[in-house]
Amino acid sequence: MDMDQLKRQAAARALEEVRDGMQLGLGTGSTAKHFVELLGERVRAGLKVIGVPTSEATRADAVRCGVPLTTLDEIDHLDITVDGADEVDHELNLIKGGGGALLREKIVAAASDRMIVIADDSKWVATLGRFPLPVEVIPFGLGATRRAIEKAFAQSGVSGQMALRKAKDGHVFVTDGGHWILDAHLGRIEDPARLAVALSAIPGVVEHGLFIGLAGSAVLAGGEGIRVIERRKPKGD
Ligand SMILES: O=C(CO)[C@H](O)[C@H](O)COP(=O)(O)O
Repeated sequence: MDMDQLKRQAAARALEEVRDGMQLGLGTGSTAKHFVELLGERVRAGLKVIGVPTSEATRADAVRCGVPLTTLDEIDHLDITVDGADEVDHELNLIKGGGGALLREKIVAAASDRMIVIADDSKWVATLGRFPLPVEVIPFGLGATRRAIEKAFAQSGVSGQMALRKAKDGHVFVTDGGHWILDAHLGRIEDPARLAVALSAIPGVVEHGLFIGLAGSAVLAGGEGIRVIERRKPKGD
């Protein structure tokens, strides 16, 4: 089975958790796209749900698939968010933002009663950090922000190079919020919670791709089948 089929399987398993009347956060990326497509099939068959997309790309997919949409201004909470991840560790801490949607993804996940991560099992890691950590920054004052991030890395026991993300056309990648992304090649992040706190305190950092204590479960599809891993601690811990 190829990677794309595994992603679709994980999406299909998460869809089993969706009930009539639910308000859903819709993630971004190739795995989340499978979820939106499968959800669209159910909606066309009569399921009543409403979704909040985490990116303009997902908004377009949801519209194409017939999934009704709303915003976090119109509703006060989400029942479930289903989203992909770039890495998932054994405590269900995540690196996200490979697709550049980390800011809206984190806002939506935090507004949800439950976040379900869907992924092929290559994303399951013992230690976060092999995937470059995205740090979303304001373009103004980039040099100062960059130096502050380097200091935060040193204080958090990590080191590595940062690269300003470029789009396929060679221009600087601009997020849906109009910001830039520094991808930090750290290799290993031994204490992701500590690093998350340090990065969040830096003026100029809008958000970072460490999702600590947000995911409630992970659905991982691999050659041996599907594994569902539940977080032991309550949300936010
Ligand atoms: O965080 C994300 C986008 O910002 C994605 O969820 C993450 O990059 C995983 O993507 P894919 O499912 O394509 O592997």
